[in-house]
Amino acid sequence: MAHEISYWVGSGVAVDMDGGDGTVRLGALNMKPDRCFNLEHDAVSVSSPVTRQKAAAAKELIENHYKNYLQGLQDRKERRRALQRRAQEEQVSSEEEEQMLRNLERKETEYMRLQRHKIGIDDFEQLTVIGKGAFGEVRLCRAKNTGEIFAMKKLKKSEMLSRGQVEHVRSERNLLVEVDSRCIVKLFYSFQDSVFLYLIMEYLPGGDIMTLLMREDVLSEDVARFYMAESILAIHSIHQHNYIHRDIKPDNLILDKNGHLKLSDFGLCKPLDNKVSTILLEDEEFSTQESISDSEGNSSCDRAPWLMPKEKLQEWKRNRRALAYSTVGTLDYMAPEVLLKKGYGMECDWWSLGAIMYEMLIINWKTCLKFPEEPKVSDEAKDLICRLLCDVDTRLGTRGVEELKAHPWFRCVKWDMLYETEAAYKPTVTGDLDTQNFEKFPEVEGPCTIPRVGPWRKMLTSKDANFIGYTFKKSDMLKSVGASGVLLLGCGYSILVSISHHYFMYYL
Ligand SMILES: Nc1ncnc2c1ncn2[C@@H]1O[C@H](COP(=O)(O)OP(=O)(O)OP(=O)(O)O)[C@@H](O)[C@H]1O
Repeated sequence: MAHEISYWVGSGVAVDMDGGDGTVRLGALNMKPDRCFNLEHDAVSVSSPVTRQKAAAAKELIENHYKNYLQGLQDRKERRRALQRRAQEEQVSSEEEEQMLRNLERKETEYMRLQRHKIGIDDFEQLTVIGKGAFGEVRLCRAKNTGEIFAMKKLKKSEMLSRGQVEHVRSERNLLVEVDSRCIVKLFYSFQDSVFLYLIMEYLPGGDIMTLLMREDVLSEDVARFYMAESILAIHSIHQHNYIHRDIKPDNLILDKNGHLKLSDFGLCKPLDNKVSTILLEDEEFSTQESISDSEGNSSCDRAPWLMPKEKLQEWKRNRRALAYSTVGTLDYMAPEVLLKKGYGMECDWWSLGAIMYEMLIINWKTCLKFPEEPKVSDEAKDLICRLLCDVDTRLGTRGVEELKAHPWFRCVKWDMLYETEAAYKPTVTGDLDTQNFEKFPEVEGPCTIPRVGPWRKMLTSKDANFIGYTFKKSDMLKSVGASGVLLLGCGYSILVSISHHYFMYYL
């Protein structure tokens, strides 16, 4: 087969870009240093935009490969040293120490073998649908080998391609890999077959804030304050990594079993260049999120909830779940500067939070953004809503998250301890497979699976050039092994290397 381009990079790695199916392969070569050349530079000078894109993906792949490889070596050494330290502390004999080190080596080798296992859809049993979005669905799923429960987000590649969403897919995957925060939904794996892209995430059984608002109508100020505060920490954690979320809405705020909030759905998030703090909206951005028209031809832009008459508002509430997974999505929480295609920055996420706070406390009584007699809302809460739903220049948060944290409405919030304190609302969760906090979604097609054997299999499991570099496997738990001291000396000096099941589906 003709190869479109091949690169050799340092450290004896070859990148082979195949013009036929677009795959990028890496291979170790025995090479002389003088044959190496700069991947990025040469890609730019010799190739088409498609090849440049592939070269960038290949570069990322190589860099990640080596970063992980070196980190793995270092972690391995650290675990060996930790074991030796423990052996000395316990004053075991040198034969016993030798035996322990041999056991550790054996487990390390086994671990590396499992690490190399390529995760795919066949490793999971697909269960109840718990959510739908514009481009796919979210399902509960069970890892076949460990029985662990995850949430699987499945996106149809053809839809992503035809609606120009490839960049958004990449952003979501990159952010989830990059930002490791307790306020952000955890990603364990991402992979693809020829039909779908998959994200395997932690399952948050407490349901999303949209469902909570649909059930409760309004929240007490204490509960609203708690979730506003956790949302601020969550949004700030992605801003710190120079990402803007741009799609903060109640359906993207999900609760864990203890009622703590995590931010999800990063399909519209945008990395901000360090040097640029403002994005000028290009025409094609949000092209799939054109405003939706109602029966009277009013679009969702000019019918945002706080501008609707009361009856319309009730209808909006009833239809909002369907709107959430329609192809146009909802623009109700988007800041005006984003909708008006002016330049915008991170502060657009704070506007969305203002809209959510307003909804949490008031919306079912509202006809416009005035504060009614009932329900009673403190002056400080009203002040905060007004300071979020306002022009960029005067919006709280425009000059940093501390402005928000310092607002008097949050006076009693202990910011540093928030995720350690008991949540203001605790969802009822009866077990790992409990989905009572999600709406019921009818099974339309049933989980799509790939035949185990036969000519289709290869085709259906192949990757394609548009989604190069999508695969991810969370394996940083070994770092935590050294760091948190879970490398233990068990009874009789046998070695127990315990890996938190929260991080990886395979155990040593
Ligand atoms: N990790 C999770 N645990 C539990 N529920 C989840 C999880 N991820 C998503 N959900 C549920 O699935 C719904 C849809 O998820 P998500 O918003 O990520 O999908 P999407 O296809 O990107 O949607 P959108 O059209 O809003 O962009 C969420 O509102 C939530 O109810």
